[in-house]
Amino acid sequence: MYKILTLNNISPKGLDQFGHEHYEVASEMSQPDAIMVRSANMHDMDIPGSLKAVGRAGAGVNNIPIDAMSERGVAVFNAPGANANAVKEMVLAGMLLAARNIPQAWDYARQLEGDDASVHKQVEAGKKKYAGFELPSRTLGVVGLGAIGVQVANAARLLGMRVVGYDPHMTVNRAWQLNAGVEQAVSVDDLLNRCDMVTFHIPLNDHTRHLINSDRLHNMKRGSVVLNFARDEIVDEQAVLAALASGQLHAYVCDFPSNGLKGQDRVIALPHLGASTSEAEENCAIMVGEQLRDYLENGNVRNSVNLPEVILPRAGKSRLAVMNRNRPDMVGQISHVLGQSNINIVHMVNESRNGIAYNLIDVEDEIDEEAARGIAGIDGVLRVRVL
Ligand SMILES: NC(=O)c1ccc[n+]([C@@H]2O[C@H](COP(=O)([O-])OP(=O)(O)OC[C@H]3O[C@@H](n4cnc5c(N)ncnc54)[C@H](O)[C@@H]3O)[C@@H](O)[C@H]2O)c1
Ligand SMILES: O=C(O)CC[C@@H](O)C(=O)O
Repeated sequence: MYKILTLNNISPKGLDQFGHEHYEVASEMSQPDAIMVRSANMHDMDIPGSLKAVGRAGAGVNNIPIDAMSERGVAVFNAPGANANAVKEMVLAGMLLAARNIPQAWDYARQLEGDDASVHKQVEAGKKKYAGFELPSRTLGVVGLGAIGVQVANAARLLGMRVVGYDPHMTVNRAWQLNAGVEQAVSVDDLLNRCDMVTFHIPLNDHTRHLINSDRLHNMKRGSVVLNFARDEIVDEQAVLAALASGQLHAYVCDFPSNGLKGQDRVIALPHLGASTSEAEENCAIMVGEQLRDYLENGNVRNSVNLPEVILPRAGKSRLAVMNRNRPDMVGQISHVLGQSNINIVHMVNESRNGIAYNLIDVEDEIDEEAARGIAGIDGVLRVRVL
């Protein structure tokens, strides 16, 4: 029986695949084998010794202590691309809200008083304050051309915008998906110089924290729009507020409300709604649920953020899944222990990523406890599972 702890609301469509015969799923339990999480902060959480895997039903993993998980032999998975369309739609909405001053205009219209004749008069008198601009007359900068960034860039091209993109680590697959009309910037500064609206689709980490700061805001065209549906700390909030006050920025559209942003006229702050559609929630939960099941039951690794991709069809009577530090002679020591227990290897694979190696070893016989204990005792081995 595997135990799955859920830390946030996870779509039932994703949880349904954990059949009652082999799985217990609950929002409170001790000794879980796996955790399913959305945005809950796991940095201060005690990591139970029983934990083997964490599934992030979404894209960003900055709420999970990845290095600490690796040290404890815990695999971390996410759901790349599963909520990308939902975020793209929200970015398009944000661009239109800002370009046409819709929130302010809507507020104005809602507050009109008097009879209809008077309301109509106020409408015609007041509307000039809310005149906006059209998207095809502007250039959109897209920082980060991953699952979301590519979709946003392509959609903006279809809306007639000029689009400039920047991503120093863009994958070949994403490059294949990108509209050929998207122009390439050589740096964030190059991109900011060239655009009227900029949108960020990058992970939050030590390289991207406060990527938008006061110097960069000054280098943008006057009256620009910043959209941030990535993470709050990508943007230096104080710098944005100052740029709004000076007129350097026309609007800041984001998914991360705060006290500083509250009540600001040209800030549109949504309550982290980018991925909140039934479709995206289902996609994420189903994708990460499938990955967790395959990892718990077969040791296969798909879409992990701390382990290499390892998928091996099962052969032999049982399987060993070993996670270890990526050092010389680890495979030699593991096969030596198996040899001592007279266990014959049928098939095996060893892959590594960022200092961590992962092995799937299919063997002819059952693996006895002594052999498993022997492998767990090798210096550098982080986790051994017999499957
Ligand atoms: N608001 C929401 O609800 C919501 C939903 C999904 C994702 N997100 C956020 O958006 C981020 C991106 O999601 P995704 O699915 O597109 O991820 P992704 O991994 O597919 O794409 C991220 C891209 O950013 C690029 N990148 C990394 N550092 C960069 C840098 N310094 N400059 C330029 N490019 C850089 C990477 O090469 C990658 O191509 C997530 O990490 C998450 O924080 C927010
Ligand atoms: O789960 C959510 O609603 C937000 C997810 C989003 O921030 C992500 O990084 O995928």
